[in-house]
Amino acid sequence: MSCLDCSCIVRTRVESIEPEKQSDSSLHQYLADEHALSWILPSLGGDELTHCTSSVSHYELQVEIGRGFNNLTSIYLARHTPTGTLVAIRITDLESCSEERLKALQNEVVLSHTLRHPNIMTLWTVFAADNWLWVVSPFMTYSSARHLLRTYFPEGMSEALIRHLLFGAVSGLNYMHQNGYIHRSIKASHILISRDGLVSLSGLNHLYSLVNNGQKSKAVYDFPQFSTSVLPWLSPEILRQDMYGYNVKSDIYSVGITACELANGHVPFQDMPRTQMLLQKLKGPSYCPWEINTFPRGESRMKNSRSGVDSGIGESMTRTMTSERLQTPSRTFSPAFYNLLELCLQQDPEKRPSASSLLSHTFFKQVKEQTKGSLLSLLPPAVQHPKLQLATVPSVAVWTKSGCIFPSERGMYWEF
Ligand SMILES: Nc1ncnc2c1ncn2[C@@H]1O[C@H](COP(=O)(O)OP(=O)(O)OP(=O)(O)O)[C@@H](O)[C@H]1O
Repeated sequence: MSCLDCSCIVRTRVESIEPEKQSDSSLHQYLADEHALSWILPSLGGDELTHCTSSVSHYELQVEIGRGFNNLTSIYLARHTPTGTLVAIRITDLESCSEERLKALQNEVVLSHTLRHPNIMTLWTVFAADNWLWVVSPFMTYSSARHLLRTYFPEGMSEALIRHLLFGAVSGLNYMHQNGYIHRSIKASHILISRDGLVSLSGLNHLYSLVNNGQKSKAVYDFPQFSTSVLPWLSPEILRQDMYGYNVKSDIYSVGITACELANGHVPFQDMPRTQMLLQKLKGPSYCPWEINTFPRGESRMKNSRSGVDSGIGESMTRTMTSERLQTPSRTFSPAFYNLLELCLQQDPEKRPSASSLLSHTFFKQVKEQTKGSLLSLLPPAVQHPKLQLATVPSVAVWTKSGCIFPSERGMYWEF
């Protein structure tokens, strides 16, 4: 039974988040705080608004493609039935959110509508249905870089693929920094790839605006309750929480850690006790993050290439598939890649390059000469044709008045 067949949907109360339509519930009041949401719908404008309506009954949930926000949010592939458009919907149970998490959600919804850039994830529409917040955005066919790692590159990606992904992510980040925002949650699961090979940065719920009341702060002292899962990517200055605070350069550190994650298949510090991780990060350049806790067999795959030639492309061509996963042979990485890592992971934030100068780094030279499609050509054939599988995705979730009945299986992830 599709969710549209369920009679209770018809009775589901769907609320726009325009202030005048807010319910009296404290959650909704919270979301409407400080006139924050009053301008969201008007600002959506254009095609997106007419395409994606704010009604639960217009969406048919297909399959859960991810979970986030400490499991409070489920991300669904869904069909917008009036237009047939495939969309991604993040559904969050507001009742289960702490004050801090509600603030983060509000932050994401409000701030993300001020950002317009091809490399930043767009929100098409946002509305509340009972105590559930629905955030509708474009469906990114290749999901996240984290998904690609988990499914196809458990031992890490080729340098060429990393180059494309990071270039898109840093381009979006550069736009954010120039507009006075710190992302604070750069990692592979927040780098999404569209059907056309366009890379978009998501994960905007920790976004912080440096501009308040017309004044731009030089340093930030806001230390939210970051979920423990994001700690490995955070800069030492964020973790230190001292009087010096942090600034946009903390994102550059996270870019360095994300580069290690993409290269190794695992984020450095992944299973390390938190105190030890902090100590390691504070120790500074005497450690090599790409060698920490990423290779259970005690051996790093990242080897420096003397020739400096990027072997990524050639090797990705010669890889063989074992079931779905790719056996990645031991690879070399170019000096340019190592140099990028070293620059980003410097202990002193001021010494780290800005996002804009990072885009001019030699590591990214080749990507500028290539087209959008070049990213797709670096993905294995099995990943390149997700359209074929899209037709066979069953509807698995049903929206009811009391809430969403999520699939019981945690493992119901979208596999290409
Ligand atoms: N628009 C989208 N299209 C396709 N897949 C998506 C989309 N948004 C999210 N996903 C998938 O859902 C996963 C979880 O997304 P989310 O942004 O919640 O990241 P997270 O890092 O797991 O959680 P958190 O943001 O709480 O740290 C992503 O890694 C991605 O695989």
